Amino acid sequence: MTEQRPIAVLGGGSFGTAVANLLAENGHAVRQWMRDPEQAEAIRVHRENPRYLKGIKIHPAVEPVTDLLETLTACDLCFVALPSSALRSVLAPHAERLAGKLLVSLTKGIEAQTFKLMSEILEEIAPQARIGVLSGPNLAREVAEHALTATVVASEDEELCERVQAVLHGRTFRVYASSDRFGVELGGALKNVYAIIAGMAVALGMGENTKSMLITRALAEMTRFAVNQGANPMTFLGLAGVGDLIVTCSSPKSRNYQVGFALGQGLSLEDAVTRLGEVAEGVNTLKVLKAKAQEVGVYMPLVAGLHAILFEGRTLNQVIELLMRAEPKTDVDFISTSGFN
Ligand SMILES: NC(=O)c1ccc[n+]([C@@H]2O[C@H](COP(=O)([O-])OP(=O)(O)OC[C@H]3O[C@@H](n4cnc5c(N)ncnc54)[C@H](O)[C@@H]3O)[C@@H](O)[C@H]2O)c1
Ligand SMILES: O=P(O)(O)OC[C@H](O)CO
Repeated sequence: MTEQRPIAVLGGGSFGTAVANLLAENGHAVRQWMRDPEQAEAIRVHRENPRYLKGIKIHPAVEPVTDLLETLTACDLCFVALPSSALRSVLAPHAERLAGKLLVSLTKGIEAQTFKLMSEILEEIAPQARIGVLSGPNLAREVAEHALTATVVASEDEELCERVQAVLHGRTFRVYASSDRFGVELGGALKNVYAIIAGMAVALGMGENTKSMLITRALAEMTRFAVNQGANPMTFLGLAGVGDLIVTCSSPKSRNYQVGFALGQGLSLEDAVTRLGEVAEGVNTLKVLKAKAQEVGVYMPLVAGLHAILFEGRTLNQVIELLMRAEPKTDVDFISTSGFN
C-alpha cells in the first residue's frame, strides 16, 4: 500500500541515499533532507549523489530538500540516517514537530556523553513520537545495487514495524520484524568496533583461522556486554547481531573495516579517518564502550586491546601477546550466565 504522505529520509549520505531509493522504487514519494544545498542541487540536476554512492542513479521520486522544518511537517514517517554525532543537534531544535511521527533510526552509534543509543535520544527529544530502529547486514552500496539483502525493523510498536515492512519490502530487500529494539540497536552499534580489528588483521596478513576466531570471540564479547545491559542474547544470533558482525568484519566495503585496514598498513588513526572521508562510527563507539565496560565490570579483551593500541600507546604486538597469553576461558559463557535459557 502506498503511503498517503511523502516519506522523509534525513541524511544525505550513502545509507540515506540507498534507503531513499528503495522507498521510491516501491512507489512512495520521498523527501531526502540534507544540510548542503549544493549537494541537493547536484542531485536535482544529475540524479546522482555527487559525493556518496557514485554511479547509482537516484530515482525520480526522491526529492532532495534542505528545509528540515518543512520536511518534518510534510511527512509522518521519517527514517533518520544521520551520523550519531549529529542526530541530537539536528533534531532537538524541531522537537515539537516530531510529536506523533513515526521515527525510525538507521544510525549505528552511541552518544559519547550519555552512552545513549539513537532511538533513546529520539525518545528523549520527542516523547510523543513512535520510535523504531532498522539494523542488519546492510552495506549501503550493495543495497543500492540491489544485492539480495535482509534487515530487521525493531520496535515495541507492532504497527510501526508493519508499516516499515510494507514500505521497504521489495524484490531485493526483505524486512524482518523484532520487538527487541534495544538488542537490535546495540548489535548494530557494537559490531563496528570489531570490524576495525578485522580490517587491521587482514592488512597484517593474518589467516582465515584468525578471522574466524576474531568474529566468534567478538560475538561472545558483545553478547556478554549486551546481557549485562539487560538485552536478550538471542537477538545477537539474528541478522542484527551475528549477521551484521559477519558482513562488517568481512567486507572491504565496510568503512569501519577500511579504517582498520589503513591502521594495519601503518597509518595513524587521524590519517585513516581522513582517507576514508565518510562516517566510521566504530571509532567513537570504541572510546565510550571501553569506558562503559570498565565501569560495569564486563570483560571485553578485544575492545580493551584495540583501545590500548589506538589511545594508550601500546603496540599491536604487545596487545596480541597479552590476548594470546590471557588465562584460558570457557567458550560459550554468555548465555548460560544470563538468565535467558
Ligand atoms: N553506509 C552504510 O553502509 C550504512 C549501513 C547501515 C547503517 N549505516 C549507518 O547510517 C548512519 C549514516 O551513515 P552513512 O553511511 O549514510 O554516512 P555517510 O558518511 O555516507 O554520510 C553522512 C551524511 O551525514 C551528513 N552529516 C554529517 N553531519 C551532519 C550534520 N551535523 N547535520 C546534517 N547532516 C550531517 C553528511 O553531510 C553526509 O551527508 C551511520 O550511523 C551508519 O552507521 C550506514
Ligand atoms: O560501512 P560501515 O562499516 O559503517 O558498515 C555499514 C553497515 O553498518 C553494514 O551493515
